[in-house]
Amino acid sequence: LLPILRYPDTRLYKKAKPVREVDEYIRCLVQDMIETMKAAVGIGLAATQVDVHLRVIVLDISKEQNNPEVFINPRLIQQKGQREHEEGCLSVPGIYDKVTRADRVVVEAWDLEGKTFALEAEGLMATCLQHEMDHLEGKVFVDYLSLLKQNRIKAKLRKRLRETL
Ligand SMILES: O=C(O)C[C@@H](Cc1ccccc1)[C@H](O)SCc1ccccc1
Ligand SMILES: [Zn+2]
Repeated sequence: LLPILRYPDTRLYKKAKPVREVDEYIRCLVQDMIETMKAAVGIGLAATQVDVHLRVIVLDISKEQNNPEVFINPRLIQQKGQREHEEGCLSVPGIYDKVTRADRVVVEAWDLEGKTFALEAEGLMATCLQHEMDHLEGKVFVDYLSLLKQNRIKAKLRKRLRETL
């Protein structure tokens, strides 16, 4: 399993670089990310969160957690509508808040064979895709909340960290 960076770790704010070619390293990284996402009971994970600054996302919104999807070098082609959704983040454990994002998106990406595909998503899938693609841009969902909320979240996580030390 890969260690997941915790907010406000500055490495979460690094911009990910495109993948040149899908080689053994990328295939291995994807497997590790899928296992890490499952162990953390998340429905998505971006490489940035495991301190690998490459444009790779895995997600699995199936109930049985048995349908992982891989997006390499994802690009947002289209976005429509607006949708507010309660979001959480494996890098900000225990914090949930509402974020407004596009309701439908069309994303183009490479699969594990390096083949380009386009996917139209809506609802939770669209929310998750946008949340993960933000991670690759060095954005965390708490950045959309008010400064007051951000400070409260930092204080809460610092306090929790002190308690565990
Ligand atoms: O940390 C991550 O990027 C994974 C998130 C992805 C996600 C965020 C917001 C909305 C949907 C998915 C985790 O899966 S956090 C756990 C979770 C699952 C469903 C809804 C909210 C939070
Ligand atoms: Zn996240």
